[in-house]
Amino acid sequence: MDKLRQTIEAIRPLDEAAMKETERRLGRLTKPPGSLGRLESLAVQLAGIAGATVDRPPRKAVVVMAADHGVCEEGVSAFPQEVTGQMVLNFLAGGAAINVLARQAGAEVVCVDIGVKSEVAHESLLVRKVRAGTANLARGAAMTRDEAARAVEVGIGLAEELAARGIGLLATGEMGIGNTTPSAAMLAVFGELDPAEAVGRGTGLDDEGLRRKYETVKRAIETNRPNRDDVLDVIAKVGGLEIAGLAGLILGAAARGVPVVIDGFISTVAAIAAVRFAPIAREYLIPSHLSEERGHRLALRELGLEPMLNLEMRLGEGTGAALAFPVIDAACNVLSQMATFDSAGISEG
Ligand SMILES: Cc1cc2ncn([C@H]3O[C@H](COP(=O)(O)O)[C@@H](O)[C@H]3O)c2cc1C
Ligand SMILES: O=C(O)c1cccnc1
Repeated sequence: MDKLRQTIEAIRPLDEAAMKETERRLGRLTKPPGSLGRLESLAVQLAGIAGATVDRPPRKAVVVMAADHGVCEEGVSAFPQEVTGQMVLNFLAGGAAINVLARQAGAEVVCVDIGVKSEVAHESLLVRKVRAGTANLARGAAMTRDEAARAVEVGIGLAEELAARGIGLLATGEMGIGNTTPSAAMLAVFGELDPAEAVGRGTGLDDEGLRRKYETVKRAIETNRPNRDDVLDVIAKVGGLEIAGLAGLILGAAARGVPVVIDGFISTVAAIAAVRFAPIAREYLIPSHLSEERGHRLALRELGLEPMLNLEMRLGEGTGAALAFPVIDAACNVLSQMATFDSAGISEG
């Protein structure tokens, strides 16, 4: 708990002077003012986070946190629970969608077992298991408050390790069959929404499955009565281990001055939890894409973030975030590679 408190206290507002300097540099480049749109606001945000203009693409990593969910026994996913562990091996073998997209963007994939039910053994897997999957949140708390805090601290620790290794840009990824259910429950609680607005088809539930999932989320909230003003209470009662871990990753990154690209629905709910812990952490977030999962738009709205891409994806793993990496690299490269009005001898308006 001390680590969590210290991390929250270490998060600083963005550096105004660095942002002004980057705005000034952007204004000298051979283009009408503001014409590079979101690339310009990204460049300014990156400068505010780093405390200096960022004109070289940073080293990047996607952190895929994997965990299982006891709520799967309610029939809330189109896939069986054992797929979580099986997909972890697929990530480690380099065969999942996130491996392809991260490779293409020059990013590494860091795979973390924070709560997979089975034992997965692989030399490249980071095993930080807080417990072997959550309990069924429709019947009681998903985990204890202490386990929730430990899972958040696993994420903080990882962000610290990666920042120390020279990673300058992180992306959130997750794998956990059933995890759109706790995500929907957390969103409904934090956003004071009717669960129907937060529950979607996930991996592809049919209408009957969707109704069951809605009833499950409703029952989870009624049974557990989470206190929306107490973030750890919400995570412990209706959350998940990988969601908690990602909230911690965001806090740890913000405390170390590292920006974080947010993937789809589950990741955005983790970001809401992080921002409830530490409102300034929001300034360190870079939204990526709009997922097809019902609830993602509302989750982004809760954070006041506008996605960059809409590719009608609904996968998770960090795939949407990895696709935003080249856009972020572009924001850095224009600063170092474009000519200025002076250097190119171009008349200003
Ligand atoms: C093969 C496979 C690969 C995945 N990669 C991400 N997810 C995504 O689907 C799951 C969430 O959906 P639900 O709540 O409906 O289970 C998470 O594991 C998420 O990362 C996958 C799902 C499957 C089946
Ligand atoms: O948006 C996501 O992250 C998502 C949506 C559906 C299933 N898995 C993940």
